[in-house]
Formats: sequence, structure tokens, C-alpha cells
Amino acid sequence: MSAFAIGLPLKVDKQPHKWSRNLCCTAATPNSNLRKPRPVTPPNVKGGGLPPFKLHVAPHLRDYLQAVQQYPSPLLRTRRHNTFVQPADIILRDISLNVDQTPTQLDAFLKAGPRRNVYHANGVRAAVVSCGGICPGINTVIKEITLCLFRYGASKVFGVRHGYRGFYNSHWQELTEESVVGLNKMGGSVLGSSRGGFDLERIVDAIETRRIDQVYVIGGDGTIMGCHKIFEEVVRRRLKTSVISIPKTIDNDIAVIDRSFGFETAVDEAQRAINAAYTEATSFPDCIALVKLMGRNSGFIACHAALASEEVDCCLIPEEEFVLHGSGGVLAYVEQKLNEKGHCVVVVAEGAGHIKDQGGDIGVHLMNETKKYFARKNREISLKYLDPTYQIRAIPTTTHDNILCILLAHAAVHGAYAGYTGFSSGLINSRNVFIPLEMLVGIQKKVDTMQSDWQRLRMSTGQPDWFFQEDDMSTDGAGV
Ligand SMILES: Nc1ncnc2c1ncn2[C@@H]1O[C@H](COP(=O)(O)OP(=O)(O)O)[C@@H](O)[C@H]1O
Ligand SMILES: O=P(O)(O)OC[C@H]1O[C@](O)(COP(=O)(O)O)[C@@H](O)[C@@H]1O
Ligand SMILES: [Mg+2]
Repeated sequence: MSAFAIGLPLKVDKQPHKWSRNLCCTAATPNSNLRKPRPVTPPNVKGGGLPPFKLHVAPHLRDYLQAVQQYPSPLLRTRRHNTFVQPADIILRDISLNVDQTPTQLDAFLKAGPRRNVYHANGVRAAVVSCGGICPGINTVIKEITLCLFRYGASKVFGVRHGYRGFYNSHWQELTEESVVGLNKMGGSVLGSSRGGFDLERIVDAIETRRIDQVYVIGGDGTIMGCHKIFEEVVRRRLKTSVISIPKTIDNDIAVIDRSFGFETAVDEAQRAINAAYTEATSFPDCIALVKLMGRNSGFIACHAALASEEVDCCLIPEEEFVLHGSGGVLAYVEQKLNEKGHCVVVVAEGAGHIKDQGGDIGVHLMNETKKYFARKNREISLKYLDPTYQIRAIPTTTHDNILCILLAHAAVHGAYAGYTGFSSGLINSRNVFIPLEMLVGIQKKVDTMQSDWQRLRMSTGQPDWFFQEDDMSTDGAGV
């Protein structure tokens, strides 16, 4: 489906530091046939023109259904005209530039929001499903999709139970304006969720036989891969059905977007565990408190929670190699902290050291190795181990996260009504946009240990760069 994401040939001003005011690039706009790009001139800004950009346009029903009809938005009855998004409104992804370098194409996305014209008539039948692990905010997303759909005049909103398998395995639950009241106060997913059970043919059969016009899929990286397959099959069958993803992951590991909903809540909740760990650590002599947090492949929760708490001495994540033993290892560093201040707080993401991949548990391993290390030295320590992993994802959202859920849900519905499909709503530079699904498929976002978040954390905790100190691994045993 790469034809949908359009690379834009651009006229680039050859003069360094001066982008042409009249710089023009070709881009498919929402009203054009995507196979026939037409020129779009970025709006002028004071002091110069916008730099060249590459607009990632979401697929549209018109791309494969020639006869698809356009209607005035039902929202025109209740909204002022100037509150609608214009077809050429875009959001840039790259806002940090080095002006000494030749400008390159900047990634841009269609701004999310309601359009004046829609491609679904009154009486839409929609389905909503949530898949994968639970996460704070799923219920708010379900509630707001439902409410927004009814504002547009939808006739039926179905909740598919327990993830993808629910498309063909169980009865669908009807969602109404009344039934979603108060959902935002509840953790988990009112529809249930699941891993596994993805049967593409049966899922799209169910969508087709139940005459579903819009499918909303709430889920993480695995779910998005499934969602993209559903979209492709829907296109293959030439169904007039918009397929939309609302990215969900507590680990914040979805590419392109600023952050996923629920992440901030999880980081907040993790603070409570770290605070408890700190209180324990400072209440006993020579006390080490160890907190294990979620993050199998990406350590964002551990990194942000440790940074925010300012009470953590050491944070271990999957993205950074480390050694436990030896003079440059984690255990020697913990000992140094005990010597300096009598306590040490360690936060570890569950994927750190990659022993989870072999079925191990890094938290338990670290606890055991720490005990053995100090026993060998005949040093009495206290060790407190906290594992709040499930606790941090089973709660409702905090304020900002709840607003994010509302934005993402509404953006998804606006995009679907505007005829877009095969896209995800998402936040880029704090603005809601439509992201073609294919940009999210198969990529997992990781903490970049060369970038500011991690470097800031190291500056704050004072923990060393383990990688450059591993020459002493041999002194008292094996590494991780
Ligand atoms: N490559 C894939 N193709 C189709 N469906 C997938 C794929 N990977 C995962 N899924 C489905 O997505 C759902 C959720 O996936 P999972 O990886 O458990 O959670 P998450 O979406 O949160 O990453 C499951 O039903 C799973 O079968
Ligand atoms: O025990 P479960 O339900 O499989 O969930 C644990 C896993 O879910 C995660 O939180 C991520 O799941 P999601 O991507 O579905 O949000 C991982 O950090 C963790 O390994
Ligand atoms: Mg996943």
C-alpha cells in the first residue's frame, strides 16, 4: 500500500539558510486522487516560507471506491464553520533543525479534526474492539468513540468482546450513550481484551455480514499489525468500511507518536512505588530497595518514573547493556551508594538484561545476585523488593491522560467520517494527526540512550555508563 504514503518531489532552494518563500511541493490532498498528486503551496510565514515537507496522507475510501458519495457533515448543524479543519491543514513532525545543514524533507501529517464534508451517511454502524494488555484510558476511548459517533448520527455502535477473537467467537455488546456513562472512571476495558486469536478471514467476514461501516481498533504494536491486515482485506473486498486504530500501549513503544495514552498515568502510579521504596530504603541501615516496572522491550516507564522521582540511584532498561559483576558493574555501584549514603534505590524494567526472553525474571535475579554479592562480603544489608507491575496498568487515567484519550477518540471518529481509513489517530508535537497505519507497522519505539531523556536520567542519578566499564567483569563472577 505504499502508494498511499506519498513521497513528494520538491523544488529546493539551493541557497543555504534561505528557504524559498514560494517553495512549492506536490502533495496529494484529501480531495485529490492519490495517484495524481497536485501541487500544494505551504502557507507563507513571516520572515520566510515553510521548509519542504513530505506529507504522509492517510488512505481514503475514494482510493478504491470510485462511486463513494460525499455529504455535508452533520456537525454543520451544531458547529461554527470556522471550527472545521481545512483539507490542506498539516502538522510537521520534525521541528528541530540544524540550519547549517541543507534542508531535507520534513515529515508532515494531515491535521486531525472534523471536516465539512463526510463520506459516511447518517445511520453508520460501527464496531469497537480492544486488544492486547490493558492500559489506563481504554474505557475513556471506548466511551468517547461511542459518544462522538452518536453526535454524527450513527445508528448502532457495537462493542466486540475480548479482542480480535470476539469478532467471530462471541456476541457483540451494544454500546449506547447511556451504557458508556462513567466508563472514564474505570480501569481496564469494559469490552475485555485478549492476546492471540487473530483470524483475518473470519474477522472481515463478520464485518461484512454485519454491515459495519467503521471499525475502531484499540491496541498496541501487535494489534496495529492485525488492524493493518484487516484494512488491506477490507480494501481487497472493496467494502465501504473505514478501519481505524487508536494506539494503546502502557510501554509507550509505538513509533512516530509523542506518547500513547495511559503512559503518563502509569508513570504517575510508578512514582508511588518508588516513593515507598525510598521510604523503606531510608528507614533501615544499609538498605537497598528494588522496584520492578513494566517494559519488556522498551524502558520508557522505568526511565520516566526514575527521572521524575529524583530518588532513584540506578535505573536499568532493556535498551542499555549493563554488567552486574566487576568493579564497573551494577552491584559495585550499589555498594558505593550504600557506603556514601547508607541506602540505594534501584528501578529495573522487566526487559532489562534480556533474561525475560529466556523465561527469567530480572527483578528476582537482581535481588538474588545482590544478596549473594553482599553475603560474599559478609556485609549485612536489608533488601526490599517491590513488584507493582500489574498495579500500574489496572487503574483509570489521570487528568492529562484522560484528555488525551478524548482527543484520540474524537480524532479517530472525525477521520473515519471524513472518509479516511487504514490510519491511526495520534499525537505528534502535541497535535492530533492522522497517521497511515503502514508507518506504525512492525516498528517498536525504544528509549534512545544517546538522546536527552536517558542522558538526563544519568545526569540525575549519577549512574555510570556500564558499557564503557565492562573490562573488569572477571573480578568476582559472571555478568548478567
Ligand atoms: N503480526 C500480527 N498479525 C495479526 N495480528 C496480530 C499480529 N501480532 C499480534 N496480533 C494480534 O493482536 C492482538 C494483540 O496483540 P499483542 O501483541 O498481544 O498486544 P499489543 O497489541 O498490545 O501489542 C492479538 O489478538 C494478536 O493475535
Ligand atoms: O502479562 P501480560 O498481560 O502479557 O502483560 C505484560 C506485558 O504487557 C506489557 O505491559 C505491554 O503490553 P501492551 O503493549 O499490550 O501494552 C509489557 O510491558 C509486559 O511484558
Ligand atoms: Mg505489544
